[in-house]
Amino acid sequence: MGDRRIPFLKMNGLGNDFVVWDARTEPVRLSPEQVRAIGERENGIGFDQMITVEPSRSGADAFMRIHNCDGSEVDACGNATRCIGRLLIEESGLASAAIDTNAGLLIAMKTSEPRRITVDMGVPRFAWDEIPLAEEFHDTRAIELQIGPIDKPILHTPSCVNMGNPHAIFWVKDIEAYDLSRIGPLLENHPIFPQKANISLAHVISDTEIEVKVWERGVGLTRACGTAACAVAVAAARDRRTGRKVTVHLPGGPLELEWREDNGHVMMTGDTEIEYEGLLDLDTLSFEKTAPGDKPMLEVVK
Ligand SMILES: N[C@@H](CCC[C@H](N)C(=O)O)C(=O)O
Repeated sequence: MGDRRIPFLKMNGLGNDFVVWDARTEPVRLSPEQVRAIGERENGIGFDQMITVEPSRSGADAFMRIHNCDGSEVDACGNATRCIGRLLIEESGLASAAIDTNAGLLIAMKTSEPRRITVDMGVPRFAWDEIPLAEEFHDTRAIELQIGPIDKPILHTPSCVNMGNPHAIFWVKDIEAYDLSRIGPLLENHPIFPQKANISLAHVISDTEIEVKVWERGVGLTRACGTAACAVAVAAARDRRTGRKVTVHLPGGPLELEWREDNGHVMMTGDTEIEYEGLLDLDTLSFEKTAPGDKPMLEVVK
């Protein structure tokens, strides 16, 4: 029997963490059950998203496939785009990398700090059928949600944005006043969102600062969500709650966002981290850590 162990990288963007496979020369095929098992925090490697870097068919530097830890494949992940951008930039020695995704081509750019990457996340979409919503809404800045009495009146008119994936943003005075782990699943699975939605609670601190907590579709509460930060920044500027350049503060740290006036693209800048390198045994799904990442490994190798 051949060696059924495959190398992976464990990375994160502000604590939103990923297992990354390099499948550019050898394909990595895992069933949804295997993805869920590897994603388990107790017995598996543990991750929010699994990222498979594949050859690009469009001439980009690579194609990035994204799975949530519940096994579902999704089209966009902002924090992972920065992480994969960093890997491709370090590999090529160039100033930028073109990353193909199911949501379109995204460009990652190096900054003056090696771990900090800027990504052009493309243009946001606002039409009800592009978000998508189950019913026609002329204005998606405050859609009327039919929900139970408990979270009314505040949590019932989210602003909706598609950033390659669906987002609903609830403007609140205090993001800590809500139990997002309780209301997150109800809102994520609300029938108005036929493809479900990522749910953000957002509080505008000033013209340039927003505080956000995210319940991610297919994951749950995360330390950070890059596309949510983009969606919140765009929704805030669209409503003139802030200017077009803001810092979005997430539990895992800040992201710098700019919704450009000239081409409508959203630029996101933030940190990336390589946690460690490892090997996964495909038969048993056990793994070992083989090398440290950006920081020396604190844990003993399993
Ligand atoms: N963590 C991500 C978003 C990942 C996908 C999301 N859970 C979805 O289902 O759309 C990010 O940084 O954007």
